Amino acid sequence: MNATQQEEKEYLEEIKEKLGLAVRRVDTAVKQFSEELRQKKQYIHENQSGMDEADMVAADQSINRMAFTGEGAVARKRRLLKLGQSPYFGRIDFAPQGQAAAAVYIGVHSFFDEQQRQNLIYDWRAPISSLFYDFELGEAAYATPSGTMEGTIGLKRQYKIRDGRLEFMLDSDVNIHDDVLQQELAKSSDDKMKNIVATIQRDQNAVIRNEEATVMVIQGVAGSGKTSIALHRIAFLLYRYRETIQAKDILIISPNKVFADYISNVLPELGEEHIPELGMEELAADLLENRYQFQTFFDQVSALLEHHDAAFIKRIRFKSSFEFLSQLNQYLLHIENTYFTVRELRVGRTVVPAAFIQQKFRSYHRVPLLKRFALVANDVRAQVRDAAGRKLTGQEKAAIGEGIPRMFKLHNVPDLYRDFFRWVGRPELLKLHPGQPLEYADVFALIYLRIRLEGLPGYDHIKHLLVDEMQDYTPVQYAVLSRIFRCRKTILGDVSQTVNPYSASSAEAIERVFPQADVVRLYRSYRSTIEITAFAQHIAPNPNILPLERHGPAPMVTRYPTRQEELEALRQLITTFKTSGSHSLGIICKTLEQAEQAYEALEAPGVHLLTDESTKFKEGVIITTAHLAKGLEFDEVAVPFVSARNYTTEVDKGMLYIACTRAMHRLTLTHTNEPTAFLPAG
Ligand SMILES: Nc1ncnc2c1ncn2[C@@H]1O[C@H](COP(=O)(O)OP(=O)(O)OP(=O)(O)O)[C@@H](O)[C@H]1O
Repeated sequence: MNATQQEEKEYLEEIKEKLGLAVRRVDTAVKQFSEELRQKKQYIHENQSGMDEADMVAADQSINRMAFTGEGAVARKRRLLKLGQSPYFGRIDFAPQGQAAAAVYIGVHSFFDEQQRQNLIYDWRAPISSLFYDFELGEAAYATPSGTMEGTIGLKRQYKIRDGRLEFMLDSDVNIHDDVLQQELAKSSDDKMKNIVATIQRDQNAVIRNEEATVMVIQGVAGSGKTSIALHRIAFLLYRYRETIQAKDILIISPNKVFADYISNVLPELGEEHIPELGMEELAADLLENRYQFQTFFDQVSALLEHHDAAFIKRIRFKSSFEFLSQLNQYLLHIENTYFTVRELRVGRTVVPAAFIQQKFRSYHRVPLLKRFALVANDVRAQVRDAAGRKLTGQEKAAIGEGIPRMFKLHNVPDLYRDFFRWVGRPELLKLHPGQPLEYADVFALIYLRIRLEGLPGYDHIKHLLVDEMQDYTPVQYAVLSRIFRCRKTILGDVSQTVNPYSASSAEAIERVFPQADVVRLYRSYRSTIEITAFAQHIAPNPNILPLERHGPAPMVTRYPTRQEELEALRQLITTFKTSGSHSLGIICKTLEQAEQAYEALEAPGVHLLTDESTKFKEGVIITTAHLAKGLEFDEVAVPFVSARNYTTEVDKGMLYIACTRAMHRLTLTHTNEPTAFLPAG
């Protein structure tokens, strides 16, 4: 051990001691609070009879205040204990212009030493910590609330401290964290997504800390860290705007419950609370007030995988286009201008001229169309009352209330939706049968019309919306999101990882709905070895992808004479995996039916089947579909049944790409008969 290492070890011990002291101080404070709380409660109990209402309210408030302070102390203790395990991961020695250099230690949380009255560890989200992510040695600068601070970085050091022990430290002079990053990526996967604070890259940091964008769209290749970055961005925003935004004010729209569970650890690991999450279908059910049965996205994709139905594809394609949204908007203008056939209205001896009704109708142009009639009717009633100089009878009032809407051609949203297809001359594109579930492609179009025609309450309490897997949502869905969530948004995904090529949205398409969006593109891929990335590239080439220099075994494609032998090989693979030291093996099939068959054949302790009904991500061996595996990752992936017969269409190809890009270290594909043409030859 050299002198520097010795010094650092001693410093670590010093910090741990201070952290221990701080924990003891919090403990004493908590004990004191509980004692005071107990005394207060006892006092109230004993003196209840002599207290008036004001005394009681005051006592209640003081108890609540004490409990709140107590909770704060408990949270602080949790943070301190966590810091005790791994107090910091980085250090920079920064000399602001004209001043001496000082060491800045950076950790998951900050630590302010009360005795020294000094910050000994800076939170990774603090302004000064951005120096660690953005600069190498030499001139550097960071933004502070009062302006830019310029200076020089004389030293940059990284640490791996686990269970309070310094495992290694490394001075970086030129490379941005490369060695540490390599070590992190070579590790076996955890059962949940983990935080990446120690190795956030410069371009990722820019996304995490962006405060200006009202809508941020992140288009990144498979494994580029989109989901990780988005979650760190949330943690950053919670820190930066802690006075105004809390975890409960943020909403994640996630593709399914397993994914939600998979990512659920990241924010608590960063000391933040759990963020509420909602699936698109749940949102739809809520917006439709559970009045309609509808097909889910998973059902739609399954139907596409099971059989080729040209008419079904045509319907999906049309409803996923930007033109569909434009035509819906044009239709709304059209009905506003032509479906209100105004006639004069006679009430008793009073005649209300058509022009009056028309003018009132126009004056409410900001009100959703179908809600205007009631307002116009009120105006007409007032007009008649003034003209006749008397109160109206109940019958007259009702006649006006019915007469005005009758001047409009259609009154309910499903009828208008059907009418829209007649208007565009494509009635065959709507399959709407009473008593049958709505097709998924119609769900958000119907919601959009409801918003525009009837108005729907927004989710105004949400201050930031996070949408993952953006490629799976269509322009109409984004139009709904933009009207329901009037807050800032982070939207991320990868157009190459679409499970439905007929409804995929690229960053460009999303930009058309949100012209104000800041679009960031990420090309560096962190998840898979170079060999796996190169293999997946053959399925869906992207010349811009930059795989990280990390090697592993070449993916294996093996043909078996029979299905029995193929399954036997998979059984063998599971046995080998169990002794390999890896944490997770994903056996990823094309359809749920195939996954169920594989599960039946391979069922064993520690082997789990994940379906669209599952809610938890499980460690060990998971058998599932590509659709459900999207967003997840595994140490090892096996893709069975990759025959030419099984993988033929564009939808199949997308599934194959998703399945292969889930692998971090090892990828195996198996088949009987001819292999699919999507795979590299030989
Ligand atoms: N800066 C980083 N340091 C360490 N690991 C990183 C970094 N960036 C990404 N990773 C790792 O790369 C893997 C992929 O990250 P993530 O799942 O966030 O990517 P993604 O772009 O959302 O992937 P996909 O779209 O393919 O699901 C994860 O294991 C993540 O921890």
